Amino acid sequence: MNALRPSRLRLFVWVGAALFTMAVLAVALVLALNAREAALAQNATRAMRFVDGAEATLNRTLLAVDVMLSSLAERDVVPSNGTDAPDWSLARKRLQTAARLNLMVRYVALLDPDGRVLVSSDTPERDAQFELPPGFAQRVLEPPVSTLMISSPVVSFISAEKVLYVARHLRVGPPPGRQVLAVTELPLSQMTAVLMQGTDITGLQVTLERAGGQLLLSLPSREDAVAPVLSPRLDEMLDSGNHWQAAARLTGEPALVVARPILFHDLRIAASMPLQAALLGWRGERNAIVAAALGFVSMVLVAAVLTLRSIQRLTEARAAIAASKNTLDQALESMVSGFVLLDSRLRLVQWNRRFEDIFPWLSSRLRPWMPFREVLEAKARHHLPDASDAEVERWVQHRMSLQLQPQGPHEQVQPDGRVIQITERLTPDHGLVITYHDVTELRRASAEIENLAFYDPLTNLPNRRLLMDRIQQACATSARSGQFGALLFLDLDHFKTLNDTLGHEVGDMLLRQVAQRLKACVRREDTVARLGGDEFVVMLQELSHNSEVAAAYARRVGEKILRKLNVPYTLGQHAHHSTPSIGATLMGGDMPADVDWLKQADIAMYQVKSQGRNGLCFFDPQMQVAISQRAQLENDLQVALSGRQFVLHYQPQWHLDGHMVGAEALIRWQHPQRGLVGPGNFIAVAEDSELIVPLGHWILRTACEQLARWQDAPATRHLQLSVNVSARQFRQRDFVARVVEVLRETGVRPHLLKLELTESLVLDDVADTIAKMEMLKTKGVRFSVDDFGTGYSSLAYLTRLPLDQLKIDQSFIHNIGVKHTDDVIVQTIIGMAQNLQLDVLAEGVETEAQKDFLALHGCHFYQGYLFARPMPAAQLEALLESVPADPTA
Ligand SMILES: Nc1nc2c(ncn2[C@@H]2O[C@@H]3COP(=O)(O)O[C@H]4[C@@H](O)[C@H](n5cnc6c(=O)[nH]c(N)nc65)O[C@@H]4COP(=O)(O)O[C@H]3[C@H]2O)c(=O)[nH]1
Repeated sequence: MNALRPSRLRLFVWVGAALFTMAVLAVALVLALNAREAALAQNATRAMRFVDGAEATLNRTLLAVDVMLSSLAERDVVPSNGTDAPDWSLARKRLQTAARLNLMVRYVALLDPDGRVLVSSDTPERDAQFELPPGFAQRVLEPPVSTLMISSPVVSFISAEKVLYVARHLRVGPPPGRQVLAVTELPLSQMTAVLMQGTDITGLQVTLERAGGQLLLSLPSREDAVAPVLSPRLDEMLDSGNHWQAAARLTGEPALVVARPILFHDLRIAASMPLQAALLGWRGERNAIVAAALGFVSMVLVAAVLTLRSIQRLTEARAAIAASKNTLDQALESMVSGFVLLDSRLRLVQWNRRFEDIFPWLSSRLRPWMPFREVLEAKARHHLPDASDAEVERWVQHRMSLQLQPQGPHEQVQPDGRVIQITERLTPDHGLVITYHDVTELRRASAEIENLAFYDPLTNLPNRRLLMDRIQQACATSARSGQFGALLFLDLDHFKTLNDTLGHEVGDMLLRQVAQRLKACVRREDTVARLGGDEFVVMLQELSHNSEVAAAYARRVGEKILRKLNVPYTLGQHAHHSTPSIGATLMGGDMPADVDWLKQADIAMYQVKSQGRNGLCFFDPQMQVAISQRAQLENDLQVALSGRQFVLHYQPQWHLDGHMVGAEALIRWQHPQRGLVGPGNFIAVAEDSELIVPLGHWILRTACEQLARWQDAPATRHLQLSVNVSARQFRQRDFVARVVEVLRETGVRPHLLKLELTESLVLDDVADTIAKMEMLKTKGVRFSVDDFGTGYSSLAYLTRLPLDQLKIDQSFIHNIGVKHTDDVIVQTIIGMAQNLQLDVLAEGVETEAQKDFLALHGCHFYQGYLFARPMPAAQLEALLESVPADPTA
């Protein structure tokens, strides 16, 4: 835009205002000067008119006086009295008559050449006092031709006022030809009145002067001298025109001066109009012009200031617009989305760099005001390189129609695979804003997230969440179609052992291969999912409307899976044989919708496990009842623990010589309805759940409290107390700390406490077991292995454990004398204990024969119904009184 810069604009305004001001002032000056000239000219004219009038009046007046004086000779003013002597009396009368005939004349006299009065219109007495100004008589007589002469102003001896004497010399007899001076007196006041002719021109100075500058008469009158001489002389100026500017004749100030010589010798009349007075009226006019000019100038200046302010505001507004445009441009440029603005005619108004980045092949073609249709055509050619013109046109038309009716964000896949999300929005002025957002990464990420959320990363099979979703969908479909489906729940037998022995990497290999084989066993529309660990689920859909047919089909698939998964695997360097346990259940069809199919399959799978693994089993509703009861039991145990419903009974342990060496603490549940419930009914359930941890802790604390009481009583102070420890309880990280804490709090001597661990517990994590046993051993706590002989006990680990006692499992004791192999096992265990220098205690001794066999082979400690059943502590204490005391106590 070629807009003037604000500074230039301001300069223009100032220069314009200055020029206009100067023009106004110039015009005002010209007008004022013209008015001044006009005022001067007008005043000059007035002065001239005045002078013309005054000249004529003066001429007339003096002419009348002159005529009157001249006529004195002709009228024989001095008659002879007959004797050739002048009749002065008659002459006086005649002079009085002449004086009366002229208004200006107050006194007429005839004087001899020496200036003495011969006769006058006044009295002889006054005549005697009459005196002409010195030299005046000579001047009157001097010219050869009689001429009217005017004296300098003098004070009249008659009237005592200033007067002029006007005289002419005459020849009047008798004697004939006698030379006399006819003199008359003209009062200046009257002369002045005659001169002014009633005019009153403000400031006008009127002078009657001689050619030499002597002032005869002035208005206003000058009192400084009788006849001052004015300078310069008027004659010096008269040649240069009618009027001129010069010093006023009286005051000397600048003035318009008009002068005329009058008819009578040597006299000049002048009118001086001081410029001050002449320009009095003009000044008002000038002031008006100046005021008008200043008014104009002020208006111009105000207009200029207002214009400048507008320019300032405009500049600021432009700056603000430029700033916001700049900000907008920056915002547009920093947008992560491409941006295009179209006007109401769908022409390209603006676009940002990101738009070009997204469509680089477009950037060289883009130009402002380009019809957007051309952009679309270019895009069409890029998207459909082999398309005909008609196809391109169709594509463009489709896009145009989409754009004119924005429907919200939509996506466009680019030929290079990028996904661009396009959003159109109408602008208030019917234009269009289109944004282009590259969502390729977003889509990829969300696909990945979806994959992570719904697929197992190891096998890429659907995970539990997706499986649950598919089960739901399958049930809905099945409810409509009435067809049965089936769920197969799979678990790999002894997978944990593989993981522990060969490592997780090998375990993962197996899981991946199992996944492959499972997929190979089912149709495409069926689902194979991994729930986690070694658990897989196969969902078979739309098997049949008949449940038996569907079950047969599911069984066939299950057996196929069994066969396939039984084929040996190659896991890296290792050849491995794995077997699955498969639980199956029918789903959908006419069965209720709220069934937990997965749980049913899981229960069936456990049934397989309990039946020896590597098999297939269909869900049995009876089993579900058992499981529900078990869940209920778990709940009841929880209540029992918090409700203090558990008690400890103690079963004595004996020495061969018949004295009681200790006891084993055995838990009982004092059930509010069922009475005393043995641990066989609940301990396994507690061990399967976390409940065994708080329960075990309660047992340990209660047993130690009892032990503390016994150790303080002389009769029982020798008794050792065995306490069963469950695997989950022993594996607790703080197990050792808790035992130590209980010992400290109850004050029990540690060597009286014997913790019974099962063989399987010890074997599960030998290193951890040894570490924990060692720690407690240092405190004095003793250890016994319960149920010895049932597991895989070997000398190798037995030698590493800090043990004190082996307990021969009662199943072997029970078979003494019945099963020869068990006799041998019992003997072996006793021998092993002796070799390791461990005590050996036989559990479940019920008969004398059993006791004798044990005693014969070196087992000297017994526990069993032969001696006593488990009983409350008080009962045991009572029993103790009836048996031999410990000889070592
Ligand atoms: N038939 C027969 N049985 C005899 C004879 N002498 C003792 N018994 C029983 O044999 C079991 C010995 O305990 P166990 O092997 O540790 O086996 C225990 C033990 O594994 C568990 N248990 C009991 N109390 C506790 C406990 O406080 N904590 C833990 N973790 N387990 C316990 O429950 C199992 C069963 O305990 P009980 O029912 O009290 O059964 C006891 C005892 O009453 C006999 O001559 N004949």
